[in-house]
Amino acid sequence: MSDQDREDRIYRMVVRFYELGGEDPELARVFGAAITDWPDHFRIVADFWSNALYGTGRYRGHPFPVHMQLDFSPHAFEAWLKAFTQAVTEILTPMEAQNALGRARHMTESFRVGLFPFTLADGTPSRVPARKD
Ligand code: HEM
Repeated sequence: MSDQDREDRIYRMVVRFYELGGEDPELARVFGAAITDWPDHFRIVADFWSNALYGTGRYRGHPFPVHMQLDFSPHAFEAWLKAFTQAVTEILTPMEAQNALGRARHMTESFRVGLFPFTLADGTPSRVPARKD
């Protein structure tokens, strides 16, 4: 399997992920509001996964601050992971899919803790502390 096949597969996985993610209304809203140049965005995210899976050095950005600017609810994490799980299972090799999912779960968890550091009385994650009154 050539490096080019591998990179093409990762790119196709990213495009498929956005196709599936776009079926969720909240993800569609967040993606639509923030992403203006789709091919450019696909390239950036494919480079991220190329680096995450194969250490290619293609991505040198910082995803965390990018996500801090976005407005979405905890539901978005579930929808994101569901679409991602389907995309990697359909398109990547089983080993790549397993590695990518491990990384994605870890990052989703860091985003969740960073973005929703509080928990309300009913257990809902929240960006702000519960009211005391
Ligand atoms: C609720 C979950 C998520 C939502 C709604 C979301 C949404 C977005 C959006 C809208 C952008 C484009 C931001 C912009 O260009 O202004 C973006 C960028 C990106 N996302 Fe996510 N994302 C989520 C989770 C994740 C996770 C779990 C990962 C990785 C495991 C990830 C990886 C990336 C990367 C690498 C970029 C490009 C960052 C850059 O420009 O350097 N995202 N995301």
